[in-house]
Amino acid sequence: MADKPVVIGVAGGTGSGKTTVTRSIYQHFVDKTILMIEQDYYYKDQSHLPLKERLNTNYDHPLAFDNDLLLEHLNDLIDRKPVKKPVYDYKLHTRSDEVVHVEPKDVIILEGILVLEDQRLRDMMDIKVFVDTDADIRIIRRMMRDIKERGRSIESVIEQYENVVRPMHLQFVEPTKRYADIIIPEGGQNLVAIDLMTTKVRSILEERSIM
Ligand SMILES: Nc1ncnc2c1ncn2[C@@H]1O[C@H](COP(=O)(O)OP(=O)(O)O)[C@@H](O)[C@H]1O
Ligand SMILES: O=c1ccn([C@@H]2O[C@H](COP(=O)(O)O)[C@@H](O)[C@H]2O)c(=O)[nH]1
Repeated sequence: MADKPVVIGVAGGTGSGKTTVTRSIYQHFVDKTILMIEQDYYYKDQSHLPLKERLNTNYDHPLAFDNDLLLEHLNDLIDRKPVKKPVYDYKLHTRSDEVVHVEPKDVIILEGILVLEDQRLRDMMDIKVFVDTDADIRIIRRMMRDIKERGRSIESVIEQYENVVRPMHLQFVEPTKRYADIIIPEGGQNLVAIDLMTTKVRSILEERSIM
Protein backbone atom coordinates (compact mmCIF):
# COMPACT_ATOMS: atom_id res chain seq x y z
CA MET A 1 0.00 0.00 0.00
CA ALA A 2 1.18 3.58 -0.70
CA ASP A 3 2.54 5.61 2.22
CA LYS A 4 0.21 7.78 4.25
CA PRO A 5 -0.20 11.30 2.84
CA VAL A 6 0.96 14.24 4.97
CA VAL A 7 -2.07 15.90 6.56
CA ILE A 8 -1.79 19.56 7.61
CA GLY A 9 -4.55 21.33 9.55
CA VAL A 10 -4.75 25.12 9.26
CA ALA A 11 -7.10 26.77 11.78
CA GLY A 12 -7.65 30.37 12.91
CA GLY A 13 -10.35 32.99 13.19
CA THR A 14 -12.37 34.30 10.29
CA GLY A 15 -10.24 36.64 8.15
CA SER A 16 -7.02 35.55 9.85
CA GLY A 17 -5.48 34.50 6.53
CA LYS A 18 -6.01 30.71 6.60
CA THR A 19 -6.91 30.47 2.92
CA THR A 20 -4.02 32.75 1.95
CA VAL A 21 -1.52 30.65 3.97
CA THR A 22 -2.94 27.44 2.51
CA ARG A 23 -2.64 28.76 -1.05
CA SER A 24 0.96 29.88 -0.41
CA ILE A 25 1.93 26.40 0.80
CA TYR A 26 0.04 24.89 -2.16
CA GLN A 27 2.05 27.00 -4.61
CA HIS A 28 5.31 25.59 -3.23
CA PHE A 29 4.23 22.12 -4.36
CA VAL A 30 2.95 22.83 -7.86
CA ASP A 31 5.01 20.03 -9.32
CA LYS A 32 4.10 17.67 -6.49
CA THR A 33 0.76 16.32 -5.50
CA ILE A 34 -1.11 18.42 -2.99
CA LEU A 35 -4.79 19.16 -2.39
CA MET A 36 -6.81 21.57 -0.29
CA ILE A 37 -9.92 20.64 1.66
CA GLU A 38 -11.97 23.56 3.02
CA GLN A 39 -13.96 22.74 6.18
CA ASP A 40 -16.43 25.41 5.03
CA TYR A 41 -17.47 23.15 2.15
CA TYR A 42 -18.68 20.71 4.79
CA TYR A 43 -21.24 22.99 6.41
CA LYS A 44 -24.39 20.94 6.90
CA ASP A 45 -26.70 20.98 3.91
CA GLN A 46 -29.57 23.41 4.53
CA SER A 47 -31.38 23.20 1.20
CA HIS A 48 -34.54 21.99 2.99
CA LEU A 49 -34.78 25.32 4.89
CA PRO A 50 -36.07 28.61 3.42
CA LEU A 51 -33.35 31.26 2.89
CA LYS A 52 -34.80 33.40 5.68
CA GLU A 53 -34.15 30.62 8.19
CA ARG A 54 -30.69 29.91 6.81
CA LEU A 55 -29.76 33.53 7.55
CA ASN A 56 -30.30 32.78 11.24
CA THR A 57 -28.02 29.73 11.41
CA ASN A 58 -24.99 29.98 13.70
CA TYR A 59 -22.16 29.24 11.24
CA ASP A 60 -19.48 29.61 13.89
CA HIS A 61 -20.60 26.77 16.17
CA PRO A 62 -18.96 23.33 15.85
CA LEU A 63 -22.38 21.74 15.25
CA ALA A 64 -22.82 23.73 12.01
CA PHE A 65 -20.34 21.38 10.32
CA ASP A 66 -20.87 17.89 8.95
CA ASN A 67 -17.57 16.63 10.37
CA ASP A 68 -18.69 13.01 9.94
CA LEU A 69 -18.72 13.45 6.16
CA LEU A 70 -15.45 15.38 6.32
CA LEU A 71 -13.83 12.55 8.30
CA GLU A 72 -15.16 9.95 5.89
CA HIS A 73 -13.67 11.88 2.95
CA LEU A 74 -10.33 12.39 4.72
CA ASN A 75 -10.13 8.70 5.55
CA ASP A 76 -10.83 7.83 1.91
CA LEU A 77 -8.17 10.24 0.68
CA ILE A 78 -5.66 8.83 3.20
CA ASP A 79 -6.51 5.36 1.86
CA ARG A 80 -5.77 6.80 -1.61
CA LYS A 81 -9.37 6.69 -2.76
CA PRO A 82 -11.03 9.59 -4.66
CA VAL A 83 -13.95 11.51 -3.12
CA LYS A 84 -16.78 13.75 -4.26
CA LYS A 85 -16.19 16.96 -2.32
CA PRO A 86 -19.26 19.12 -1.69
CA VAL A 87 -19.34 22.74 -2.85
CA TYR A 88 -20.69 25.48 -0.58
CA ASP A 89 -22.56 28.60 -1.68
CA TYR A 90 -21.94 31.45 0.80
CA LYS A 91 -24.56 33.65 -0.86
CA LEU A 92 -27.33 31.05 -0.53
CA HIS A 93 -25.96 29.63 2.75
CA THR A 94 -26.17 26.01 1.69
CA ARG A 95 -24.45 23.33 -0.35
CA SER A 96 -24.67 23.76 -4.08
CA ASP A 97 -25.91 20.91 -6.29
CA GLU A 98 -22.44 20.37 -7.71
CA VAL A 99 -19.70 18.19 -6.25
CA VAL A 100 -16.03 18.19 -7.18
CA HIS A 101 -14.21 14.96 -7.98
CA VAL A 102 -11.02 14.97 -5.89
CA GLU A 103 -8.18 12.53 -6.50
CA PRO A 104 -5.98 11.46 -3.55
CA LYS A 105 -2.65 13.30 -3.23
CA ASP A 106 0.56 13.06 -1.18
CA VAL A 107 -0.18 16.20 0.85
CA ILE A 108 -3.61 17.21 2.15
CA ILE A 109 -4.21 20.65 3.68
CA LEU A 110 -7.40 20.92 5.71
CA GLU A 111 -8.35 24.53 6.37
CA GLY A 112 -11.14 26.05 8.47
CA ILE A 113 -12.06 28.00 11.60
CA LEU A 114 -12.70 24.85 13.67
CA VAL A 115 -10.48 22.13 12.20
CA LEU A 116 -8.54 21.88 15.48
CA GLU A 117 -11.72 21.71 17.57
CA ASP A 118 -12.63 18.10 16.72
CA GLN A 119 -10.25 15.58 18.26
CA ARG A 120 -10.94 13.08 15.47
CA LEU A 121 -9.65 15.62 12.93
CA ARG A 122 -6.67 16.59 15.09
CA ASP A 123 -5.67 12.93 15.38
CA MET A 124 -5.36 12.68 11.60
CA MET A 125 -2.98 15.65 11.30
CA ASP A 126 0.80 15.50 11.03
CA ILE A 127 1.15 19.27 11.44
CA LYS A 128 -1.33 21.54 13.24
CA VAL A 129 -1.20 25.25 12.43
CA PHE A 130 -3.08 28.20 13.96
CA VAL A 131 -3.08 31.48 12.04
CA ASP A 132 -3.17 34.19 14.68
CA THR A 133 -4.28 37.64 13.58
CA ASP A 134 -5.69 40.43 15.75
CA ALA A 135 -9.46 40.79 15.78
CA ASP A 136 -9.44 44.36 14.41
CA ILE A 137 -7.50 43.28 11.32
CA ARG A 138 -9.70 40.20 10.89
CA ILE A 139 -12.98 42.13 10.93
CA ILE A 140 -11.65 44.65 8.39
CA ARG A 141 -10.54 41.82 6.08
CA ARG A 142 -13.83 39.98 6.55
CA MET A 143 -15.85 43.12 5.84
CA MET A 144 -14.04 43.76 2.55
CA ARG A 145 -14.18 40.11 1.47
CA ASP A 146 -17.79 39.42 2.45
CA ILE A 147 -19.06 42.53 0.66
CA LYS A 148 -16.99 41.81 -2.46
CA GLU A 149 -17.31 38.03 -2.64
CA ARG A 150 -20.07 36.74 -0.36
CA GLY A 151 -22.95 39.12 -1.19
CA ARG A 152 -23.12 40.90 2.21
CA SER A 153 -23.80 44.47 3.35
CA ILE A 154 -21.75 46.43 5.93
CA GLU A 155 -24.71 46.21 8.34
CA SER A 156 -25.08 42.44 8.00
CA VAL A 157 -21.35 41.81 8.53
CA ILE A 158 -21.30 43.99 11.67
CA GLU A 159 -24.48 42.47 13.10
CA GLN A 160 -23.33 38.87 12.51
CA TYR A 161 -19.88 39.67 13.90
CA GLU A 162 -21.15 41.22 17.13
CA ASN A 163 -23.91 38.71 17.81
CA VAL A 164 -22.38 35.44 16.66
CA VAL A 165 -18.88 35.45 15.15
CA ARG A 166 -17.07 37.22 18.00
CA PRO A 167 -18.61 35.24 20.91
CA MET A 168 -18.17 31.92 19.07
CA HIS A 169 -14.57 32.81 18.23
CA LEU A 170 -13.82 33.42 21.90
CA GLN A 171 -15.63 30.26 23.01
CA PHE A 172 -14.59 27.76 20.35
CA VAL A 173 -11.91 28.99 17.93
CA GLU A 174 -9.37 30.82 20.10
CA PRO A 175 -9.05 27.96 22.66
CA THR A 176 -7.90 25.57 19.88
CA LYS A 177 -4.67 27.56 19.57
CA ARG A 178 -3.32 25.38 22.38
CA TYR A 179 -3.34 22.35 20.06
CA ALA A 180 -1.20 24.02 17.38
CA ASP A 181 2.38 22.93 16.66
CA ILE A 182 2.97 26.19 14.84
CA ILE A 183 1.34 29.60 15.34
CA ILE A 184 1.63 31.90 12.32
CA PRO A 185 1.09 35.57 13.10
CA GLU A 186 -0.70 37.62 10.40
CA GLY A 187 -1.08 34.79 7.92
CA GLY A 188 -0.23 34.87 4.24
CA GLN A 189 2.48 37.55 4.20
CA ASN A 190 4.55 35.62 6.74
CA LEU A 191 7.02 34.19 4.24
CA VAL A 192 9.39 32.78 6.88
CA ALA A 193 6.60 30.69 8.39
CA ILE A 194 5.44 29.50 4.96
CA ASP A 195 9.03 28.50 4.09
CA LEU A 196 9.46 26.60 7.37
CA MET A 197 6.18 24.77 6.80
CA THR A 198 7.15 23.82 3.27
CA THR A 199 10.54 22.50 4.41
CA LYS A 200 8.89 20.42 7.14
CA VAL A 201 6.37 18.92 4.71
CA ARG A 202 9.18 17.99 2.30
CA SER A 203 11.12 16.31 5.11
CA ILE A 204 8.09 14.22 6.13
CA LEU A 205 7.55 13.24 2.48
CA GLU A 206 11.19 12.16 2.26
CA GLU A 207 10.95 10.19 5.53
CA ARG A 208 7.97 8.35 4.13
CA SER A 209 9.79 7.87 0.84
CA ILE A 210 7.00 9.56 -1.06
CA MET A 211 9.23 12.11 -2.85
N1 LIG B 1 -1.56 39.59 4.97
C1 LIG B 1 -2.63 40.11 4.38
N2 LIG B 1 -2.69 41.43 4.05
C2 LIG B 1 -3.79 41.94 3.47
N3 LIG B 1 -4.90 41.24 3.15
C3 LIG B 1 -4.90 39.94 3.44
C4 LIG B 1 -3.77 39.31 4.06
N4 LIG B 1 -4.08 37.99 4.23
C5 LIG B 1 -5.32 37.83 3.75
N5 LIG B 1 -5.81 38.99 3.25
C6 LIG B 1 -7.14 39.21 2.65
O1 LIG B 1 -8.08 39.13 3.71
C7 LIG B 1 -9.23 38.38 3.32
C8 LIG B 1 -9.38 37.17 4.24
O2 LIG B 1 -8.23 36.34 4.07
P1 LIG B 1 -8.39 34.76 3.98
O3 LIG B 1 -7.05 34.18 3.66
O4 LIG B 1 -9.54 34.42 3.08
O5 LIG B 1 -8.77 34.47 5.51
P2 LIG B 1 -9.54 33.25 6.16
O6 LIG B 1 -9.47 32.10 5.21
O7 LIG B 1 -8.82 33.00 7.44
O8 LIG B 1 -10.95 33.74 6.39
C9 LIG B 1 -9.02 37.99 1.86
O9 LIG B 1 -9.69 38.91 1.05
C10 LIG B 1 -7.51 38.10 1.67
O10 LIG B 1 -7.16 38.44 0.36
O1 LIG C 1 -23.34 30.32 5.10
C1 LIG C 1 -22.37 30.79 5.72
C2 LIG C 1 -21.25 30.03 6.05
C3 LIG C 1 -20.21 30.60 6.73
N1 LIG C 1 -20.27 31.89 7.11
C4 LIG C 1 -19.14 32.49 7.85
O2 LIG C 1 -17.92 32.09 7.27
C5 LIG C 1 -16.89 32.14 8.25
C6 LIG C 1 -15.86 31.07 7.99
O3 LIG C 1 -15.18 31.33 6.79
P1 LIG C 1 -13.76 32.08 6.78
O4 LIG C 1 -13.31 31.91 5.34
O5 LIG C 1 -12.88 31.36 7.73
O6 LIG C 1 -13.97 33.50 7.15
C7 LIG C 1 -17.57 31.90 9.60
O7 LIG C 1 -17.08 32.84 10.54
C8 LIG C 1 -19.08 32.10 9.30
O8 LIG C 1 -19.60 33.13 10.08
C9 LIG C 1 -21.37 32.64 6.82
O9 LIG C 1 -21.45 33.84 7.17
N2 LIG C 1 -22.41 32.08 6.13
